[in-house]
Amino acid sequence: MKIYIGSTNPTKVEAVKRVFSNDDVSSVEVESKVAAQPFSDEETLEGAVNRARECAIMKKSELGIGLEGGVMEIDDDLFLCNWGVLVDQKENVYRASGARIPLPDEIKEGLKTGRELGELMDAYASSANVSKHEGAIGIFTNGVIKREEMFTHVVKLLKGQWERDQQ
Ligand SMILES: O=P(O)(O)OP(=O)(O)OP(=O)(O)OC[C@H]1O[C@@H](n2cnc3c(O)ncnc32)[C@H](O)[C@@H]1O
Ligand SMILES: [Mg+2]
Repeated sequence: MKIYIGSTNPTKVEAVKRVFSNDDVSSVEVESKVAAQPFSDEETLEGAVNRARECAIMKKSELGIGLEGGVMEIDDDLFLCNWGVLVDQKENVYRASGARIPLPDEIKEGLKTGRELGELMDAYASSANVSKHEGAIGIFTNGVIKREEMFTHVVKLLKGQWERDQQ
């Protein structure tokens, strides 16, 4: 199958390649059409839907996949949230979310002043492109669950739901 993933972030592309290891997976930069830093489940999911739809209409595409990262509030805490969407040629839409953990106050305050998580994490970890490597989830779980593994789980949830409908 020809599959497009709407991002060139290696944590997202590798997750899709791992789960769809027998398929032809291509990465393509598409617009999420939401804020660079989504601030709710709804907005993060919308970004993933927009990316997946763009991918599903690419030439020869059989499946389009969108993965989007954001944050969401529960009471006074901000949690990492990630959503994945798979769109097939019948325009069926499958959705799944990833594991979530709370962010420390220091990161929360930075986000509230309008800064992006990617930039805040690089400063926090004194490293470059955390979002393309272990991610915030990797840093705050001491490397136990990294961003690619979290997205792999999301893509498995999408694949399983879609496969069930193909029987
Ligand atoms: O190229 P794309 O696919 O856009 O990849 P991205 O790393 O920008 O990822 P998202 O747009 O999905 O995430 C929205 C913002 O949140 C940041 N972000 C989300 N999850 C993160 C994580 O686990 N670690 C670091 N930054 C993260 C990311 O850098 C963006 O600023
Ligand atoms: Mg982005």
